[in-house]
Amino acid sequence: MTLEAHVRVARGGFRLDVALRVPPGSVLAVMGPNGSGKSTLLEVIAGLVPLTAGHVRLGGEDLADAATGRHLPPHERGLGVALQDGLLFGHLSARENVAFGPRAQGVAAAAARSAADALLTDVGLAGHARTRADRLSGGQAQRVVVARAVAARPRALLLDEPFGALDAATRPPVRAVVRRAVARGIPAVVVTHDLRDALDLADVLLVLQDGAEVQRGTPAGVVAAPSTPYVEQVVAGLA
Ligand SMILES: Nc1ncnc2c1ncn2[C@@H]1O[C@H](COP(=O)(O)OP(=O)(O)OP(=O)(O)O)[C@@H](O)[C@H]1O
Repeated sequence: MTLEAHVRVARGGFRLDVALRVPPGSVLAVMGPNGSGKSTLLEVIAGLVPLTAGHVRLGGEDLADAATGRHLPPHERGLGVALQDGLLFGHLSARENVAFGPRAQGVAAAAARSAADALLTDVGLAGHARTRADRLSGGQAQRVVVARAVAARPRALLLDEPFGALDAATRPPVRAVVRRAVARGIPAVVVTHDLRDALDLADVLLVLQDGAEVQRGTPAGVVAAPSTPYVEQVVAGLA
């Protein structure tokens, strides 16, 4: 199913106005300086922040539409989310956190547990399935958050800096988990500060500044022809 949105939000003095279309099985990476509106965009799609104008559609269904006042609550959107304040249940184990969504959807306990263990193995945390979430390191917790986001077979993925706390060796397997989930035919929006994530994962890279699009294209195309000093600086950082 395709994720399609025109998001307009006024948040205090900040204005965001962005349109996007993410086909099934593809990844839109979103980059931009601090405060450019990346997290706000994901929060609106997730249903955590209301639209001022515009709409969010998934597979042709309106998740939100400012014109009609429709606003499906976040838990009814069927999305897999890893947002910046997407905390784990600290008193539950890594495995229980990942199995939580599937269990809530009615998956039997044993099946949910073994699927969770497989995902935790994929993100390099086989040895931490029974560790309480509040005893995980930042990078370990972040990997559990990604595993949790994909575990419940979501209709779309929204990931805010999912690899930010990960070291260079840990990133590729976690990116691979995201890639496999997307390959099942869902759209994904991934916010990142690292152009390498976009080059590795994304079909399209959208660059925001001050709440508006300043460049959009294939990641390689953006690298080849950066349109603003910010994008030039990001591209220079690759070297
Ligand atoms: N809860 C809020 N209430 C009011 N304004 C907010 C709120 N959250 C964010 N903003 C404002 O919205 C603007 C965009 O913030 P947002 O977090 O979307 O940016 P971002 O691109 O994700 O930044 P970063 O790279 O720092 O995570 C900022 O000016 C910020 O101050």
